[in-house]
Amino acid sequence: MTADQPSRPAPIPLNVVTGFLGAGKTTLLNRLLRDPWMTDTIVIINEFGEIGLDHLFVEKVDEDLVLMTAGCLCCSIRGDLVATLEDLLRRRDNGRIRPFRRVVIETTGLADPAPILHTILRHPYLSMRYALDGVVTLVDAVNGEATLDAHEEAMKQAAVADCLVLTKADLLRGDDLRRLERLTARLGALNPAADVVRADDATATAERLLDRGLYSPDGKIGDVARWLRAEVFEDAHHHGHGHDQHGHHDHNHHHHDDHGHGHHQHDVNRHDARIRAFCLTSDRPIPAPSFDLFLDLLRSAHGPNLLRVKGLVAVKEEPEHPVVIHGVQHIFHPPVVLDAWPDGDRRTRIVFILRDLDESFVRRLWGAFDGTPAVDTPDAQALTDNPLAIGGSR
Ligand SMILES: Nc1nc2c(ncn2[C@@H]2O[C@H](COP(=O)(O)OP(=O)(O)OP(=O)(O)O)[C@@H](O)[C@H]2O)c(=O)[nH]1
Repeated sequence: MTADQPSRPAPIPLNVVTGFLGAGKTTLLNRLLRDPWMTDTIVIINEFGEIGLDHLFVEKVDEDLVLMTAGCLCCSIRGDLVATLEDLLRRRDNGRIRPFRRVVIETTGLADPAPILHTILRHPYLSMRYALDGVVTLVDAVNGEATLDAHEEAMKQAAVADCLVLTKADLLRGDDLRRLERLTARLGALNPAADVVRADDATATAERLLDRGLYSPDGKIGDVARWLRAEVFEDAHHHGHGHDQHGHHDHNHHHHDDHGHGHHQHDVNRHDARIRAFCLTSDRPIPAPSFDLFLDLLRSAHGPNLLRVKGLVAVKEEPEHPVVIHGVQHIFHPPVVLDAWPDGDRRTRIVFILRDLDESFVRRLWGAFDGTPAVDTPDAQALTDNPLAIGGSR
């Protein structure tokens, strides 16, 4: 029997490296590839332009490099990305290539990273064999601000990142260095949970950029707390502990726009103003079916606006085993159940990066599902707006 059911191989960590045209992706990867930590890492490079022949798009450049040369990874050859990732697994399983320990996909500069992430998260087989470990987004310190202003794709690239790498900061001198400060502040407001590092910083190692803590190469769940970085939101709120756990009365939600996240500390443009990042925290374990409904409703009604969602959820049925959730828009990785909580903090923490969607909406929706009685609060009206709150507060 066991021969028919071999134990499932550990998932292989996978990173997506993105960044606008000319941000320095190839330069950075070339440097990272010299790091011994990158041994047995396969890099899939998507080069824009050449039209590949059907099954001939994979070109082995050397042992560890796979070059995809058929158009833009984000749209036209998504099927080919699947084929490439499958082909790599086949060769690995057959022993035709060394058992690589990590895969890095470099996207073209114009790509919206979401469809690429979807391809990996959604595919029934690939999502079992590969585990999305982190998205690295490069932002050019010289042109970064202008690029963010002009291109929504660039904004999305920054918003989905687990790690933001500032390139070309070495070109800035004197007063221009203030640009770097502005850009850093802006990225911090857009995506507070991301680790921000200069490409020329000695600490910008392959390990820091790529091993974001969710999966280690041996297939174990890594440092989930580091992956989530939920604590940065607590600091940002200055509300101290317990600011929204109790009863979700959310007495302060009217004030979020006034002093949350530092959105008003600098000139925001329209793209920035549309994006909100926050962490939903709850110390009350949620019943699993309620959590499923909460996520389903969010995904089906607001999928395109969930730029990134990642979290650690305390489920009522199994409070000792937190569930890791991880999604990009409406597509979520199959949930992973941990053996134990990563540390003493057993609260549900979900980091949301939303576009055109109110933080208060998500909080009220959560409140409607986590069993917290929320009638006779100012949110009662909001609950009646929720189609699932049957007869809610009347
Ligand atoms: N001074 C400086 N130049 C850099 C840095 N990173 C990249 N460059 C230069 O910027 C240019 C573009 O870098 P690439 O690595 O080709 O950028 P890319 O993101 O791969 O570009 P595309 O694939 O066209 O999107 C090259 O001339 C690099 O030498 C950096 O940190 N400092």
